[in-house]
Amino acid sequence: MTKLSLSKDKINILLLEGVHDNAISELEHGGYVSVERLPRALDEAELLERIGSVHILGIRSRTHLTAKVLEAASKLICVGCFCIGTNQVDLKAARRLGIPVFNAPYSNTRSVAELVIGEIIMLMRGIFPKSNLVHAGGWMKSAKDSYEIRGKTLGIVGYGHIGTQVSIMAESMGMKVRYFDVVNKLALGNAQPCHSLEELLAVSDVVTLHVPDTPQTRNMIGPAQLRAMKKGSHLINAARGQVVDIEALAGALKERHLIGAAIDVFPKEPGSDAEVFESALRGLDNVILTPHIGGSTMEAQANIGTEVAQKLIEYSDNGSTMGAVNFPQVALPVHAGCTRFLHVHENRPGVLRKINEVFSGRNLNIAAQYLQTDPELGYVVVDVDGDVDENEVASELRAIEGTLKARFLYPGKPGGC
Ligand SMILES: NC(=O)c1ccc[n+]([C@@H]2O[C@H](COP(=O)([O-])OP(=O)(O)OC[C@H]3O[C@@H](n4cnc5c(N)ncnc54)[C@H](O)[C@@H]3O)[C@@H](O)[C@H]2O)c1
Ligand SMILES: O=C(O)[C@H](O)COP(=O)(O)O
Repeated sequence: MTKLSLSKDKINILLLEGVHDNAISELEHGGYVSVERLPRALDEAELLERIGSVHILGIRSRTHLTAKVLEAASKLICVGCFCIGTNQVDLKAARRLGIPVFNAPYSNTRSVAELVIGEIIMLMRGIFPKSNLVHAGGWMKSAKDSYEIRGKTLGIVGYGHIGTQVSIMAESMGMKVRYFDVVNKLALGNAQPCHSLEELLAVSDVVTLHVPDTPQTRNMIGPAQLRAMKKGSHLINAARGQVVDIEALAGALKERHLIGAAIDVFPKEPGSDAEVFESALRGLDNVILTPHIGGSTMEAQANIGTEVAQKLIEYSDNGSTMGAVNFPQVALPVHAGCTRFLHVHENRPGVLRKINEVFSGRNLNIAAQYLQTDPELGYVVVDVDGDVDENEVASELRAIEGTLKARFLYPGKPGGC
């Protein structure tokens, strides 16, 4: 095992929101023993209190990492989102501070897709209101507002990982699938693309949303879009809470323009399980409300725990940013015997030359180098052999104009690489 510049028992890892046991075992297996796990999210004040001593932070969707928190995180080297969404992190601020953010882009995809399929059937049969009535001692044996899904049209907004899984399963159960995406996507099976959201809304018996939270998707389903949906249709949202105007949806359901909805995500979600959930949708007929559990299955959480922990270890051990959502992707194999330096900088002319001058000025041989840039950021991993004064080199690297972060990762051995 490579010895890091900061010994692994001194790397403080804080995992929030009940991240799965697999993450702990993966980290322990990688030699990281200073791991604290909390079952809940921390708010901004609590984060500010704790973040100064944390090197690696793991969160899920409830923890908001603002620029203020990130700026106070003087030791933070990377963040792991143990989920798909990363909108809870100020990714630009993290980039600016040289902190890569990792996630698990498809470990819970299947769980969300299966929930949506179940909800389509429950909604179209009106099962929840009937079941509630039976629980209360009633009996409503009726076919009114109860339909098969076979032959009905499912409209999928956002044909990415989840949208395409839903597409395949819905079609195999006899539904006609239409989809709308801002990117030209390969249609799976017999699914048909729509040219606009309006076209999709007008033809769908059930509309399901699978878009990320972006300025373009905020309130993308508002009063006008709800009116454009077929009378008697259903809406499902297991994407992000800001995508649907909840007050407008409640209105459309009360007017019976829509006759059912299943909502898993909300503009304002309780910060903890003890908080009361408030929503205009509470108590409405044939509305399935779930507490943001689309991706909460044992299988998904276990897979996510392993996947994200491995990415954090790869970055901490080797400097690999493969899979980071806000960073250029760089991976270099471990070069036993070499001294490894990492340098994150603004992507402007001349920085790489200056980095190389630091090494040539000291007569150091660069044994391997990997640079990747995007329009704003450059990330370079440099392996050198020979007799290296790591701390002096690292401080010279830090002094280069445009540097966001520079550190040496692990020392070399006499004789070099
Ligand atoms: N409820 C949950 O527990 C849960 C679990 C996992 C994921 N999610 C959410 O589901 C969302 C989708 O996940 P995914 O893995 O399928 O993401 P993805 O990135 O694979 O797919 C998203 C798709 O939406 C498309 N898109 C983006 N903006 C659009 C717009 N304005 N109009 C139409 N299409 C647009 C993209 O081109 C892409 O194809 C994520 O944002 C995530 O936050 C929720
Ligand atoms: O982004 C995601 O993967 C989902 O919203 C699930 O988030 P969670 O792990 O916080 O439940």
